[in-house]
Amino acid sequence: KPESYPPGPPLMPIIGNLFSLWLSLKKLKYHHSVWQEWSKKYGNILGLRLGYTNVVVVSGRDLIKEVSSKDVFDGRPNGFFYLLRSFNKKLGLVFSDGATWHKTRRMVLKCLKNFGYGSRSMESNISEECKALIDLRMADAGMPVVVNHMFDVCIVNILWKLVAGRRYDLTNEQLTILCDLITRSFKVVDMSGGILNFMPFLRHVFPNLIGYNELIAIHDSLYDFLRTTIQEHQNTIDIKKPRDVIDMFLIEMNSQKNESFSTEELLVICLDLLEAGVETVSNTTVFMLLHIVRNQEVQRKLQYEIDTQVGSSRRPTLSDRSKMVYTEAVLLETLRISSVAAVGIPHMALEDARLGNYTIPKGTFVLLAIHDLHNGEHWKDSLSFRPERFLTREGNLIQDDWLMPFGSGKRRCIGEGLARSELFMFLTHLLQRFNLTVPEGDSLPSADPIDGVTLSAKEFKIVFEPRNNSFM
Ligand code: HEM
Repeated sequence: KPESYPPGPPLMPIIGNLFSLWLSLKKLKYHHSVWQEWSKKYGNILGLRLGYTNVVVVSGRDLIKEVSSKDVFDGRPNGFFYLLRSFNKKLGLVFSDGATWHKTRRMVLKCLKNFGYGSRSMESNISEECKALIDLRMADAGMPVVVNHMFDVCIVNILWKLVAGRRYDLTNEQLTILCDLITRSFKVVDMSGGILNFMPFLRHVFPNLIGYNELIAIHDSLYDFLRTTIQEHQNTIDIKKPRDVIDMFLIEMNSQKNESFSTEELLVICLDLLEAGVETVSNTTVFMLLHIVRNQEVQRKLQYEIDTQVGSSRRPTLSDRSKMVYTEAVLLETLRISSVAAVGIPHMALEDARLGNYTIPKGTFVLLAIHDLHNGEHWKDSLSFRPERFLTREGNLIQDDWLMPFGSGKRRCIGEGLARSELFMFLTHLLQRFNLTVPEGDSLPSADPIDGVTLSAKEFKIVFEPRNNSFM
C-alpha cells in the first residue's frame, strides 16, 4: 500500500523547508549539493515543501528514468518564476505542458529540420563559426584571454541562422549585451525558481533582494530584441519562400488554422530556444577547456588524435567524429563531471501519481538529481577527470546509461545533436591550431561551479599559443 508523501526534513509552518534550505545552502553552496545531502538522509525520493509548493527530488538512474518515461510527470511547474518570463501564461516549449507543449514541440522540430537541423547545412554553420573563432584567437594569440563567454556569440549565431536567418560578428556589441543578459538571468535563481517561486508575494517587499526587478528588466530587454527581429521578418516575408523558423511560424499564424500560434507564443518560443540553447552549450564548452588546461596529458592525447585523424592541412569535420573516440570520451567526461543542467528542467505531476512507494500529489514539482547521478557512487574516482572511463581496453566507446545529461523520455532535450556537434567542432578546431595553457603566474582554474539555472565556471584565463603546424 503506497505511503503518502515522501519523507524529508522537518517542516516549519508556512515556509516548510525554506529555512533549512537557506541554512544548508550557506554550508554547501549549491542547491544540488543540498538535495544530495538530504537525499542521502531521507531517501531517493525526497519530499520537500518549499513555501506552499510540494517539491520532490528524485535520485538514481532507475527513478529518473521512471519519472522521465511516465506521461503523468510530463508537466512543467506552474510556479511564479516560470510564468514571469512568458507573460504570466504557460506558453512556449520549455515551460509549457499538455496540448500547448505537444503542438509547439512538433512545430519547432518540423521548422528546425526544414532549415537543415541535423544535416550538412548545419555543419557548415558550425564550421563557419569555428573559423571566425579561430581568427579571433589568432588575433590575440599569446595573450591571456578570459574564456568564460568566448563561445556565446558563436553559439547564438549557429542557432539564429536557423531561427532568424542571420549571424552577427563575434564582437557585435548588441549580441554581447544580449548574451550577458541571458547569463545574468541564469544566475538570479536556481532551476527550482528560488524564493520568487515559493513566496512570490515577497516581490512587493524586497523586489531587488529576491531578483524580481532584475528578471523583469532582463526579460523586457530580451523581448525588445525578439520583437524587433520578428517585426523585421514581418516586413520582409515572402510567404512562398520562408527563410527561417520565424518565417515558417508567421506563415502558419497567417493560415488561421485552429491550432495556430499567437505572436506572444512565437516570442516565448524564440526566448526558449535562446535560453535553452546558449548557456548550456557555452558553459559546457568552457568547462571542457577548464578540464583540459588542468590536465595537460588529456590535451596531448587530444592533439595526437587530431593530428593523426585530421592532420593539419584541412579543418575537422563532423564526419571525423566516428574515428575520434578519445575526443568523444573527453566530451562525455565533461558532460558527466560538470553537469551544467544539475537538476534538469523541473517536471510536474499532472495528476496524483504513484512513484516507488509514495503518492506524489498533482502539482508537485519534480527535480531530477542529474549532477548527483553523474558524480555519485556508480562512478569510480568520480572527482577525477578521466576520459578513459568511457573507453574499453580495445579503445571502443562505452555507452553508460548512468550518463543522461540531456534527460530522457518525451521531454528530452531537442538540442542534443546540435550540442554534441558544437562541442566536438569547437574542441577539435581549437586544439588543432593552439596549445592551451593558463597564463604564467595564474593558478589552475577551479572546477567548482557557480550556482544558477545552469552551473557555470568561475572566471579564468587561457593563453592560446599557436601550434607549430603548417596549416593551410
Ligand atoms: C550541453 C548542452 C545541453 C544540455 C546539457 C541540455 C540539457 C537539457 C535537459 C537536461 C533538458 C530537460 C529534459 C527533461 O525535461 O527531462 C533539456 C531540455 C531542452 N533543451 Fe537542452 N540541453 C543542451 C543544449 C540544448 C540546445 C543546443 C538546445 C537548442 C536547440 C536545447 C533546447 C532544449 C529545449 C527546447 C528543451 C525543452 C524540451 C521540452 O521541454 O520538451 N538544449 N535540455
